[in-house]
Amino acid sequence: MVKVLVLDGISDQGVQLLKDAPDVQVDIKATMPEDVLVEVIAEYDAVMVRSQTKVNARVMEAAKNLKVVGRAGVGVDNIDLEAATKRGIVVVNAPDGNTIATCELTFGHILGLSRMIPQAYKKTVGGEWDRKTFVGVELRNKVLGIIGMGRIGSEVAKRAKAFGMNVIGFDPFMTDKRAEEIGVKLGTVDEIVRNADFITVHTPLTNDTRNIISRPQFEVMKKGVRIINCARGGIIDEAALVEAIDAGIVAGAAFDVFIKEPPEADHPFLNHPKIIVTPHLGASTVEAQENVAVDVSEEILHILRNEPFKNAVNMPSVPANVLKKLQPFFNLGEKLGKVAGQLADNGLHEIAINYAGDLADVDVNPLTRYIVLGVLSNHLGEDANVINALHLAKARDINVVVTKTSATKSFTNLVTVTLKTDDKDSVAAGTLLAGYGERIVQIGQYPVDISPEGHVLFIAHNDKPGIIGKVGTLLGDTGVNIATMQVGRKVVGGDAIMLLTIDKEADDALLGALKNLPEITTAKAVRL
Ligand SMILES: NC(=O)c1ccc[n+]([C@@H]2O[C@H](COP(=O)([O-])OP(=O)(O)OC[C@H]3O[C@@H](n4cnc5c(N)ncnc54)[C@H](O)[C@@H]3O)[C@@H](O)[C@H]2O)c1
Ligand SMILES: O=C(O)CC[C@@H](O)C(=O)O
Repeated sequence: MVKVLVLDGISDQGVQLLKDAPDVQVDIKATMPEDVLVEVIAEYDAVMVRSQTKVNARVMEAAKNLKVVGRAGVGVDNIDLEAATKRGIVVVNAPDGNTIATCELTFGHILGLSRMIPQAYKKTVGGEWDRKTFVGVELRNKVLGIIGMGRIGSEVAKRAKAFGMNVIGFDPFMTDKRAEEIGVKLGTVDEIVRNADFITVHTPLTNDTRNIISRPQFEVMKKGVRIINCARGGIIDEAALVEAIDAGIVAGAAFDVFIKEPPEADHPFLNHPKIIVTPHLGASTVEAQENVAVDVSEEILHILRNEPFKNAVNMPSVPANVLKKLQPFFNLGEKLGKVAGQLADNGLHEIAINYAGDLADVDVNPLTRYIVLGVLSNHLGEDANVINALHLAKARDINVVVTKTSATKSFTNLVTVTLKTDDKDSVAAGTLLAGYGERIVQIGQYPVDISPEGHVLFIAHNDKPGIIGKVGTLLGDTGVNIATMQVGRKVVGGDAIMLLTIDKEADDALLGALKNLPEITTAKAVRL
């Protein structure tokens, strides 16, 4: 039975999937102070949060059994990704579920601003019938500037077109083709701030986007421009905005998000007649909350059940078709890493991986993680997993170098793992053979053909008559049955290897006895 903690008032219906799972115990709490969370988190395998709970390094440190943090929403600024990655905890989010909700709130704010609806409401319910103050502007033929043309920005653009607006968008990843499809003219931030009547931002808060609109941008804006932020506090400089409104440059602003949430009672936005505020409600619709909770619940179940998942934030996301192609290689990759790792000397400084044939045109990052995990797991055991494998390698100054070749000598696909150590290289190569499954086809410089399972005994020796018999006798005397045996050599009488699959693990006594044979230079039990 695995335990999942659900916090922050996440939709009950959304987590039904978890509640219905026979192998899951779900504990639902509205909120939890950090000290309490730190006390109880060790019991849980997964935790699901919205934006309120901070899953910080202190929480991660106490989370001895945590495998996954699910963020029921897009932004993961309340989760310490570095701490999660170091501890091998997967962080998943729900990137699509609240796109429409946030887009619609943005449009609500655009309309609220253009007609001063909240201000008019306030006066009317206060008993004043004021029809002079609230003369607004139409959206038709106005220029909307959108900074950040991802999911939400693109949806806002589509709706703006329906209102007859002209849209200029800026996003480093937006192609001309995509911009044309949604009827957006691409421009720079400078072009947007100089030409737009309304400016809305839909980027994450990063070093590049912090204060992307600040004093220098306000100074060159059209008089009467209106500003909207339903993305993250800090993308627009709050103090500079108030100055620009008071200087008569900006006609009004609508903010759903703040640098500090909730803002202090004396925050200048809260009593400003030209600023509309909402308390981070972008994702607050019944539909969005259900969507994100369902999406994250599915991902949590996949991860806890060791099934493929797609929305990991601290691991590259892989399209389903690529995952389908790669997944059959994961086990082989990990085994190749284990074999090469166990046959390597100390002083590992590079893991070189070559993908050949079918794998050459695929994004192989997830498979690389399995291989590196296989190498590291020999020494790090359960502390290593696919999430932290690359991080653990980097922290140990081990370079991971990936190359690709389209052709293979005789296989449709081939993965070759070469571990470079202070002494000599350790090489293991494998393939996935249609109809035969996983095969290891090279150890060191020798071609072999074994299925990577069970107990493997690796012996390096001098190619002398009688050595095979001696090994067979030793194993027989200690009650170890040989399932398969392969011998490889480059030249008669030179260095050679024996690779045996055996029915039980070779113990230290047997390995010692093998090493005592004068022809044998190495005898190692390889655990797969
Ligand atoms: N108010 C809310 O409740 C609420 C709800 C959902 C999302 N959000 C926030 O909205 C933002 C956008 O969400 P999304 O789902 O559209 O994300 P997204 O990842 O689909 O889009 C973000 C876009 O920003 C672009 N971008 C990054 N840096 C940029 C830069 N320097 N200049 C211009 N563009 C840049 C990216 O290329 C990307 O296309 C996120 O910060 C998210 O947290 C807020
Ligand atoms: O959970 C929320 O309400 C915030 C959602 C939003 O900011 C997000 O990034 O998805």
